[in-house]
Amino acid sequence: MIEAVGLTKRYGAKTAVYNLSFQVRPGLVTGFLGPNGAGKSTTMRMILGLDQPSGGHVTIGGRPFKQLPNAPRQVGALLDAKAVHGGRSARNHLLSLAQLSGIPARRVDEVLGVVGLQEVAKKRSKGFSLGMGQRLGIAAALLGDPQVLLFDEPVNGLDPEGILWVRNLMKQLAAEGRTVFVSSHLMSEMALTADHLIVIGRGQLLSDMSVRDFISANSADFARVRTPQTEAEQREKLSAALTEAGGQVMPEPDGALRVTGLPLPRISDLAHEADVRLWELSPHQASLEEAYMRMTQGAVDYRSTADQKAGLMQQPPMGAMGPVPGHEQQIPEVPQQGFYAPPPPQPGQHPDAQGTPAPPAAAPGGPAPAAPSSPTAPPAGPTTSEDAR
Ligand SMILES: Nc1ncnc2c1ncn2[C@@H]1O[C@H](COP(=O)(O)OP(=O)(O)OP(=O)(O)O)[C@@H](O)[C@H]1O
Repeated sequence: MIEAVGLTKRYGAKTAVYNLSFQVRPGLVTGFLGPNGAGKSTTMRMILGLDQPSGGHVTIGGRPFKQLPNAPRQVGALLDAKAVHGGRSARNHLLSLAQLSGIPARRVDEVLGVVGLQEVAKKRSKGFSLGMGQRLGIAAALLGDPQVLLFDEPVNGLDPEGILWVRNLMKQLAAEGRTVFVSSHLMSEMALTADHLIVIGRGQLLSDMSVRDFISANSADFARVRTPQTEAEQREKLSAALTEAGGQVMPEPDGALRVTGLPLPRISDLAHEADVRLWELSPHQASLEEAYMRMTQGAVDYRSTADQKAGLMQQPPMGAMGPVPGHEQQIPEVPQQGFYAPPPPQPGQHPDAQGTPAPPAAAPGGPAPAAPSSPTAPPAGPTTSEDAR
């Protein structure tokens, strides 16, 4: 198990990770999500002892990475697929890693087969495509058959078949009882791959829950309601009536209203009672990607000016929420400008209940045992020190 407690990393005035606490349990694929610059790579580097936390700590099997006996043989990682000596062949690259950790050469050929690079094993890696480089990085992570695996954006550059392969590989590794922690900025991919999701934005925890809970909390139905565009007061009148009846009303960029918490016939009746004409009343379902974008909207560092025109920046709804309760501390260097739109209430659930981290499940502690029959691998991430970044 990987456990972070109050993990914080500052680079001068920049707070990359702030007071992050979470657990990554064995036997599951845990997706680590966040927009660009959210702090995913920094967190992974701290887990692997490549960056020193400014505060808090992170352990693997109860110990910091650097204090693990045979650490490189218990934990495998893909952090940066480009961190390879381009002049070496794929096989020689893996052989040199294997030799450093006392891993037999036959394991190199095994992992080359697992990642599908056996045909190009003798080719120099500098001629590799992005996808081939990713496969080589994954091979390096798997080299020692480690119990704990970290993958930073493993599907980068892979074609659809490669993405499916990675998805199945992650699931298989978790099914074997390993701890699999995989970062991505794609919710759609993680929803298919992961069992559990940890979402961060601007270095802070936004959500920590199972994929199932995330789906049931976020892919709820909503209604789109449109009143005549020329009559703004009709829209206001309807919005007030719907809110008073317990609905949550959010204006959409094109002038429609997104309504949750009220069934369509009730919306129709309320509009009739308020003497408001409707031009549209249609049922919709929010996608997970949308829910994720709403959740991380205020934590996006880089955004195209076209996003605003395309309606990708929504107005904050009433009752907007911040980070997960208990994690809402202010970071002086990184002001929180964002909001976190709550999904519509579920039957029998208080609307504020979502976004609350799932209670920690009972999970086995103790150091992750190395696989009995196979040697374990060193992390295959970048070896640069934090000073070099
Ligand atoms: N060595 C460094 N010095 C200064 N700032 C840094 C350093 N490393 C990371 N940062 C900053 O910390 C923040 C988090 O970066 P990090 O790479 O961890 O994010 P990320 O979630 O992995 O992003 P991406 O998805 O783009 O890879 C960013 O604002 C980044 O610019």
